[in-house]
Amino acid sequence: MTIGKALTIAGSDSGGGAGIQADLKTFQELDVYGMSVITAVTSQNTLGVHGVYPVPIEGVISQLDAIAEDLSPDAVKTGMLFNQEIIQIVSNKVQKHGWEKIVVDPVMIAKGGHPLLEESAINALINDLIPLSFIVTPNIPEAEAITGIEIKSFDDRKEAAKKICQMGAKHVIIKGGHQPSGSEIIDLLFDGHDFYEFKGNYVNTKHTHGTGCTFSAALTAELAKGKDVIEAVKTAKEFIHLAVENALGIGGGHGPTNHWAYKRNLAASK
Ligand SMILES: Nc1ncnc2c1ncn2[C@@H]1O[C@H](COP(=O)(O)OP(=O)(O)O)[C@@H](O)[C@H]1O
Ligand SMILES: Cc1ncc(COP(=O)(O)OP(=O)(O)O)c(N)n1
Repeated sequence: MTIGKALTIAGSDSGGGAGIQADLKTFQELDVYGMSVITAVTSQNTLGVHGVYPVPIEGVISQLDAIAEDLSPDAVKTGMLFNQEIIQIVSNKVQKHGWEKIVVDPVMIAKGGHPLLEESAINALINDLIPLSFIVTPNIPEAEAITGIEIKSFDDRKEAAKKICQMGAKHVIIKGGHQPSGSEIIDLLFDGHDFYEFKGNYVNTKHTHGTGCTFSAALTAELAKGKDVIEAVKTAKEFIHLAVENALGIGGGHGPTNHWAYKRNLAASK
């Protein structure tokens, strides 16, 4: 049996709803073998981020090299990279090891407002990492920070998507969670030529901690299995929709999504 292998390069969320933990849970549920390079440890729960502790750069390099030596990933996602030095090392290693299918989730700020990327690192993200990406998955504030375009309308989103592809990304999907369109959330994919809309009902809940991580991890898992980008986005959208709709109600703040829901739903429909 051949099994897809997916690597996440991201921060640890002690609360288990976002970051490395969300990614590995998602990989497991989508039947790919999950691996991780931890860039920073966060003390975090559903109420917010209490502390950020970056891993020393030698530790990041050593994890990347250990994976490369023995376990070539079929797809790689980046999440919280925290600073310019880590972004540059990750970009160098991605090139050196010839890793393709790079999903860049440009994590910048946690839901509660805590920064997860130093402001001085945004240029490194744009100049070093985005040009290597197969797909970039910003939410609306991240797309604004990357492009300098204020996004108020769908046309603004399209303009921002074009600009991110001009930076070298093969695809970009600007997620719509921060700007529901009536009763729907539309995620907008651009492949450099055409736009595609992925629609889902807006779920009225405060339990959305880790939605971005979970969505991009699902996308990475599907790419690791060899799915094309449209199929991969479709599955990722379905996965996150069910995870939000069936949220666990854990914790006193923004609770985690339900990483079991997609597979349980699939099993129930058979
Ligand atoms: N309340 C919600 N109901 C349904 N889907 C949601 C909801 N919030 C976010 N999503 C989905 O979760 C994913 C992440 O969305 P978004 O909130 O835009 O990004 P982030 O979590 O990175 O801030 C997207 O696919 C979006 O459609
Ligand atoms: C360690 C870590 N990485 C990323 C995030 C941000 O996750 P995201 O999926 O964008 O969700 P919210 O912050 O909006 O819940 C994080 N919080 N921690």
